[in-house]
Amino acid sequence: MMFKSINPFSQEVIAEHEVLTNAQLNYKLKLSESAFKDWKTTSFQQRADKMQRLAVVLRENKETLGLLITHEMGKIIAESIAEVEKSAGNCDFYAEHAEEMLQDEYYNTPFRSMSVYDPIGAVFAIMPWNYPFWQVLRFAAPAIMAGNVTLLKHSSNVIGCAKAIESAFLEAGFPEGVFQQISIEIPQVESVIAANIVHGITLTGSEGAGSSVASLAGKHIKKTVMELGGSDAFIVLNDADLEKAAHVAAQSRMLNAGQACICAKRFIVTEKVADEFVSLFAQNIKSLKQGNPVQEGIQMGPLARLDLAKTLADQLEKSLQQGAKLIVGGAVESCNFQPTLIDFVSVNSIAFQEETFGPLAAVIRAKDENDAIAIANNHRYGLASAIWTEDRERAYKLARKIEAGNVFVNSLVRSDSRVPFGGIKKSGYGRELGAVGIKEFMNMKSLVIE
Ligand SMILES: O=CCCC(=O)O
Repeated sequence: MMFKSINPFSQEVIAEHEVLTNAQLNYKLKLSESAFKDWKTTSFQQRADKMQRLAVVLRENKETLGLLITHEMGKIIAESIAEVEKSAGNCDFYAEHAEEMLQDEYYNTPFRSMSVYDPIGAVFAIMPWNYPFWQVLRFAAPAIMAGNVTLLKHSSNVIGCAKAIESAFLEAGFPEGVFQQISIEIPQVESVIAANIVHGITLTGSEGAGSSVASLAGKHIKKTVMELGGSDAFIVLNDADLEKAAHVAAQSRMLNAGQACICAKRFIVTEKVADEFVSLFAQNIKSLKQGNPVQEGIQMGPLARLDLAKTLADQLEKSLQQGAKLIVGGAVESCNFQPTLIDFVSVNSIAFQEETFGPLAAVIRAKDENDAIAIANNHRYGLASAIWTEDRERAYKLARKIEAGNVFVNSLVRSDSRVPFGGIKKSGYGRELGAVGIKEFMNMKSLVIE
């Protein structure tokens, strides 16, 4: 059995990758076990030296690695290179800060009592194709700095990226087994979850995948962090800077060809400013240059797979049948989905109810700010949201009412190594990044000394 890497722009098969046999997988699990025995005893300084070297390796190879990302999943080359740079920055950040994040914490008791943070073993990550470097380094850099070892099951269309990341770890001097990519099929996932060395599972992916993996992890009593789907609200109030909001709205919906969990998907605009906002938003969307993602100047590439384009086209068609009005775009050819804007989307329509994973922006008109918040919260997902208003105090109060793991005011929603990231409701649980993220897969040991 082979996994195929298919260039989404040309539809050419660019590589084939063998799936591990069960015997090969067992060998890798054993390697994890032996690597952990040594790795957990290394000092923060020893780990940091290698992690900083990894950052250098990534930066030195950012053009080649960027091209690999673009060839495997279709992201425009500038975004691919930026992704490699962001991943390198994450390595530097945890190299510098892991030790202070994992300091002992003391309690006010008559005896000496504290929490200490011990590594737990292997963290098993199941990662998606949309940010094939960032999402991997986002979990791996903190986990490895904390003394854990890691196993990666990457999405089957980006195995080239998974292999390149593993090679970068080895080139940076990490011992074999500290970071391993395992090309496995879904039926093999349970044996990894069940393995004694595996004590934590982190998944970024769909709600369905999260539910299946969390069930298996529950069966084997293993902790999970789940970063699942989103249908982020982008709320525009009467006093917003409409020009800026419309510019960032287009960026937030169309970056990575609309294929990010934290892309804004539902644009909830108060009636008074809706016509003006839609007209500015439409201008921004129309100006985007779509084409071959390796060419300079192109601002949006294809979707990563044909089935994704088909699903999005169905969602668009049904939403139009349900009363939405097409303002811009709508054409689909192979994996190329034209940046599209629809208006007058109702809360019962597909574009509102389902996650739309591609360049389809849906505008929903709200009566006033309370209605806008109610519409934003009227959803199964709760990953992130943005609010646009010039009144920062009001924004703070409204942000506290939003049901989401992340809220940004007057800005693009983005992840950042320093700030915890994750969702609520069906968008998942647990946090990645920041001091909270690094502690998710640690044994927080209470230590009492009389
Ligand atoms: O797809 C979701 C992740 C995007 C990000 O972490 O910036």
